Amino acid sequence: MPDLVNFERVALRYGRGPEVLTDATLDLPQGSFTFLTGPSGAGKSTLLKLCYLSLIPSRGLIRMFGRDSALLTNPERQAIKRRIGVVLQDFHLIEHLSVYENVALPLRVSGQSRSTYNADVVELLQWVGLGHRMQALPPTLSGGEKQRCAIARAVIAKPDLLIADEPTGNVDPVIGRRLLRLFSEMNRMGATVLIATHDTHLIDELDARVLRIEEGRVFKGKSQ
Ligand SMILES: Nc1ncnc2c1ncn2[C@@H]1O[C@H](COP(=O)(O)OP(=O)(O)OP(=O)(O)O)[C@@H](O)[C@H]1O
Repeated sequence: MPDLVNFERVALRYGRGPEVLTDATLDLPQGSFTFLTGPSGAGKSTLLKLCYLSLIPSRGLIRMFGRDSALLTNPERQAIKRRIGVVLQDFHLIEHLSVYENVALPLRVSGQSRSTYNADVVELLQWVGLGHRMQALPPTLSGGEKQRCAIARAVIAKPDLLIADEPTGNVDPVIGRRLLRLFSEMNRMGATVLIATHDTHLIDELDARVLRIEEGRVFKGKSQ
């Protein structure tokens, strides 16, 4: 399978700070499921941000969907971003929209009408255990409920690439396994999945690739 994401010797520094990534090489074959681990502060979130085109590398080459990311025009960049579902640590929910509206947003933005997506949104919200919170506003949700809402929003439009940063950090192990099943199901349907996590139990649940970041580089496996 061709790589959906490919990093060649990528470096990233924030402002004038030290290089967080110094020489990161990464490949995400189409249809793969990869966990990304590594110590706190190693650069996992930073690498994910590069993968969803929220940061530009200081050095090196990033290919996304077969294209050199540095050569993308703005519309091309936006088109690629629409193919990526992202779950962030701080959720980024829109506070004045209900849970239902937050999850439906990617479909609404892509021009679909409520009558075409309503059943899918309701089914997914029930599946992630938010069926009773559909009309709630994000500030009234618990951390775990916000996380499940963010995950539902990331997967509703069936993205080609699904990127999640500590997606089970705020939920109990039972819900965590359920969410992992959702990611597996997305992967089975063709999505390429990249999940950053500290949670070794989560990693042990699946027979998936494991990469780790250490000293600015990406290595195979959980530890040396
Ligand atoms: N916006 C920023 N500006 C400056 N430095 C940053 C910024 N974001 C992250 N860093 C620094 O980059 C390094 C890597 O951070 P990053 O969040 O990528 O690590 P991480 O592996 O995801 O950590 P954690 O597991 O704790 O979430 C840290 O030293 C952090 O302080």
